[in-house]
Amino acid sequence: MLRTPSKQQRAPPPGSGRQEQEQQAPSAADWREVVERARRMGGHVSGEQMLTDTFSRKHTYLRLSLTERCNLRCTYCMPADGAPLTPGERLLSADELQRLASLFVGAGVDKIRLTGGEPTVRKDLLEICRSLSALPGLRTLAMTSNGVALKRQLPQLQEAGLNALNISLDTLRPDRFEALTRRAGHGKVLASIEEALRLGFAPLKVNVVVMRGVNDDEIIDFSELTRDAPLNVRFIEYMPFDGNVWSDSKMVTYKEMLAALRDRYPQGLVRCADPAGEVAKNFTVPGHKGSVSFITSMTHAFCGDCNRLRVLADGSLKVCLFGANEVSLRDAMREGATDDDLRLVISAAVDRKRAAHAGMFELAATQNRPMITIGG
Ligand SMILES: Nc1nc2c(ncn2[C@@H]2O[C@H](COP(=O)(O)OP(=O)(O)OP(=O)(O)O)[C@@H](O)[C@H]2O)c(=O)[nH]1
Ligand SMILES: C[S@@+](CC[C@H](N)C(=O)[O-])C[C@H]1O[C@@H](n2cnc3c(N)ncnc32)[C@H](O)[C@@H]1O
Ligand code: SF4
Ligand code: SF4
Repeated sequence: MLRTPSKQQRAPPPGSGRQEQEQQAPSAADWREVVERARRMGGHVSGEQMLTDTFSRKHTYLRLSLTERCNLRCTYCMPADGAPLTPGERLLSADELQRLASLFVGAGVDKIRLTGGEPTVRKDLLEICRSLSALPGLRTLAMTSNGVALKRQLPQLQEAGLNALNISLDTLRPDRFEALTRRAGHGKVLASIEEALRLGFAPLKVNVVVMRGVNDDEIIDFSELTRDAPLNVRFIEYMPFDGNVWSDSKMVTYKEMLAALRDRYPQGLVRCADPAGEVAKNFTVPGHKGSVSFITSMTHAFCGDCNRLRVLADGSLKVCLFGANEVSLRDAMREGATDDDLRLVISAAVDRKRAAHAGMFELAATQNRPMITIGG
């Protein structure tokens, strides 16, 4: 049983609603121009070429955002006055998602992560999982969820082919949860974590965004969860996105978090080897069943072996979490692009991917989207 510390003060009232309007992409290339230009240059790309950028990074991991909606309003993700919502008819349908996924997997993608917003609020999630997991060549169908509405759906999702799961939880204190997420639901998240463990999701990753003065006093409580449960608790450096009032002083660095754990565990932490494309620096505490990790996007970027691409809920292809360049695969599909055309469009976008993100201060000053419309 996962235990939580006792109640603290009550939370402020929930945040405000969101208006329905088209999300303005920071920079959206026109797909026809891209295809015409590529055709003038020869006009065909293989799957491997499509996924490989100019730094020889091969992108075999696709993050698919299923929705911009969420049943929580986390302060570090959702702007206080909401984020504009794309009208429903301009979001990718299940068929469009499947077409794109099939194209990416055909080219060599072997892992898809479903994200959002909150993927479990999408009504056709189960059917989406069933059809994605049937794609030949896809090895991992993963999902990142806040866990609020997950427990009941999880057995069926597993049957539908979901085989990797990350659950986000930033505090073990119910009152703090309400302040951080502007909603209730702490107990439901804990119940989903227990259910995921019962169903054998392994490693079950728990994402904790650490913020100074907010939850940085819970690092040890979270790491203690790994003593008896096969959890991988991942402490994440707070990242800047539009509307999330980021400041470097609120960000707790990898170095600080590691020092806190080293103080608590004088027997030492054991550093594990990182698989290619890993975003986390992984450690075990001797004697613990689980492990602890750090996602160090801000102080120790890991762009050198980046293997990720993103398709957002509105069909925009975003080649870097922090990159402004986007191209609408939805428009291309709806305006008659063939699979060959789509490959050219994707390949051109991947070729424009930069070597690394710009550094935390520049990122904080640059327009991006609110995180809720990207999906992590
Ligand atoms: N900078 C950066 N951060 C990322 C990237 N992918 C995921 N993250 C961040 O990592 C944190 C956890 O994200 P998850 O959705 O759990 O995905 P993941 O860490 O890629 O999960 P795994 O596939 O299990 O490695 C979030 O804060 C994400 O924004 C990336 O490509 N670049
Ligand atoms: C955007 S959420 C979408 C999936 C799902 N709703 C959830 O919360 O797990 C994906 C991940 O991004 C993380 N995230 C959101 N905003 C962040 C920020 N400003 N800095 C670091 N991580 C962030 C969340 O904690 C979560 O683990
Ligand atoms: S982090 Fe996830 S749960 Fe929280 S507001 Fe963003 S999308 Fe929703
Ligand atoms: S910041 Fe961009 S390039 Fe760096 S790891 Fe993340 S997605 Fe890849």
